[in-house]
Amino acid sequence: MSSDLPTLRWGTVATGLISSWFVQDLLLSRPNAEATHVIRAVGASSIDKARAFADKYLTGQSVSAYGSYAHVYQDPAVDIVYIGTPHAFHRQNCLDSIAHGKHVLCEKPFALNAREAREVFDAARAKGVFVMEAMWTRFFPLVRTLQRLVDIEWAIGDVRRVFCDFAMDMKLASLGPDSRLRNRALGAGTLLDVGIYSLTWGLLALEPEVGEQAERPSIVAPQSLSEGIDVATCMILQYADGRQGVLTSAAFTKTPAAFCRIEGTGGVIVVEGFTASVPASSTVRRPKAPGSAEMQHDKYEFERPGKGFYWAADAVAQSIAAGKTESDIMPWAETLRVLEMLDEVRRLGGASFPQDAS
Ligand SMILES: NC(=O)C1=CN([C@@H]2O[C@H](COP(=O)(O)OP(=O)(O)OC[C@H]3O[C@@H](n4cnc5c(N)ncnc54)[C@H](OP(=O)(O)O)[C@@H]3O)[C@@H](O)[C@H]2O)C=CC1
Ligand SMILES: O=C1OC[C@@H](O)[C@H](O)[C@H]1O
Repeated sequence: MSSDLPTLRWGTVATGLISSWFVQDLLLSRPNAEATHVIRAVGASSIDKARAFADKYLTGQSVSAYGSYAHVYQDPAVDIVYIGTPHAFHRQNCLDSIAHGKHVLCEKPFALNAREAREVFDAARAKGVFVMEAMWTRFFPLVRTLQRLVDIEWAIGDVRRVFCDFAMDMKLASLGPDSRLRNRALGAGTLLDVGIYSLTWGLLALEPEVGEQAERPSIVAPQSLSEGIDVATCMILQYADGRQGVLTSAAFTKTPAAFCRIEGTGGVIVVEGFTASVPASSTVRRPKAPGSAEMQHDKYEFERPGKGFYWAADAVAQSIAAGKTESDIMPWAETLRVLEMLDEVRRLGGASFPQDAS
């Protein structure tokens, strides 16, 4: 590992599933790392939970375990706070981190709605700290390669249609009322939990730009609601020139491995993986030569030790080392664009959160 690599000192807020995946990935020894990550603090709702997390996942780290999130924000040994709480707490956890001058990597969805996200970005702008939504899939080498193939090499011609689905059997009936997957006040519903990935794939494949430079397609969006949360959502993005994205999520079935199909005027790309958040391979199918009936199939796969959260974390470290407050790959305006679309989908489909009204 080169000593030129930037080092980030992380503090994590919450000790749930995603926090455990994230820290394990960060501490993996891996080839081609573009940053060094150390975990200096873990905060939980109780000291016992924080200690148990540190004992289980952070052996060998010089880490402080705290029975509150506030201690993580206050810890001078922490450069950046990773937020792994349910969606409904992201806004406040971000604001608290920023108020203490910490950089922030916050889990997806960045907030419950665009209004909350704007408030956080305003605070970050005023404080001059780096903030990013942890939409980790965008940082996978597989995704970066697909973007090059589609947008620069024009491997399948003009992209006209994209289909993507993220459905998983959440077994909602078996979950308690306080589960983040079931409780409306915590941000429950498939759209913000997994539909956000389907939307992300649609945007990545249909448009070369992000944020302010990107387009604003119109949206049609039916949702199936149960106990006030969406258990299935279908979003159709309609672009002025006829391009369409058909992007779906559901809580009662499982998407097959081939979760995304990108159709162009000169070929088709199929992306496979366990879920749309974790692409494992993609196959580009196109004529061997222009006009030829003979097809070529090129498969793309990348080594992925662990789960792949380190690609986003490395990019964060590189951005901070370069003095940036935003990521070029997932800038604030892209998080806002996505949340504005999710807001519109919910307006059309009927899912709402109590916080929308405040
Ligand atoms: N990028 C990805 O692939 C994934 C991202 N996520 C995102 O991460 C976030 C957390 O999801 P996940 O880890 O699955 O959730 P968990 O329920 O496993 O953990 C959430 C943690 O948040 C803390 N928390 C604080 N207040 C509450 C509350 N009122 N109810 C429940 N938990 C609370 C708890 O930590 P403590 O008691 O330690 O303080 C809890 O352990 C979500 O926003 C989700 O979208 C989730 C899974 C995968
Ligand atoms: O981001 C996510 O991806 C994987 C899912 O299991 C999880 O519920 C979701 O939050």
